Amino acid sequence: MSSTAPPSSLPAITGVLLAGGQGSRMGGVDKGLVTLDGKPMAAWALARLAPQVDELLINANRNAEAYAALGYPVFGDDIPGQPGPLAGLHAALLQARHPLVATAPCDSPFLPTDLVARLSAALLAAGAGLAVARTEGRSQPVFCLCRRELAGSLRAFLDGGGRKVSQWHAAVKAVEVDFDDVAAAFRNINTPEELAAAGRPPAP
Ligand SMILES: Nc1nc2c(ncn2[C@@H]2O[C@H](COP(=O)(O)OP(=O)(O)OP(=O)(O)O)[C@@H](O)[C@H]2O)c(=O)[nH]1
Ligand SMILES: [Mg+2]
Repeated sequence: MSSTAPPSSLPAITGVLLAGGQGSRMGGVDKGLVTLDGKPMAAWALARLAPQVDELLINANRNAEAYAALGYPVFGDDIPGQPGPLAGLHAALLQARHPLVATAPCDSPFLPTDLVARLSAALLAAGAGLAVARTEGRSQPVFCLCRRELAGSLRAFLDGGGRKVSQWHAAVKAVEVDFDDVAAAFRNINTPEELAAAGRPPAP
């Protein structure tokens, strides 16, 4: 690291696509691999996230080879039983090469192209450990930017039986960042009906 870098300069960022869920509302299929307009949903989200980060990884708990074929390293949860997105975030904080970790879910093919820039500006301005997107007054908990050093806090929360993302965010005093101007970009595809209605995502 250069000694001339200003103290507020942005650390490098690892992006993680969270694809470790059960997809129960989609009939139990691996949602990131479901095809939308000819491409797996995960591929649409990865294409939008890739230009925003310095390293990109995929968190998946099945079909590792199919995910690896999308071009990025794949890792699974380190806590068994698919206890929810925080398990994916915890594994991500351990896997990441960089001090900041940005997450997005595999079922969000329209995700904002300035997601990470806006989360990181707010994180630095607030001196926070975690920044999370918010639309129309509601948190979008799996769209977040987290300092890797929170891995220990998250592990303790999970070991204590904590599962609710909003509860952990409150514990670490996450800063919320408004994305009301691009709220539709957070649309996520949880059911076959939503998939059928989704349409073609625009180029990033
Ligand atoms: N690593 C990991 N990610 C998860 C887990 N559960 C959910 N996710 C991810 O969290 C994000 C939001 O998940 P949801 O869409 O609410 O849940 P889902 O499990 O994918 O689908 P449903 O079973 O229909 O709720 C998605 O990116 C999921 O892949 C888990 O146990 N482990
Ligand atoms: Mg979802």
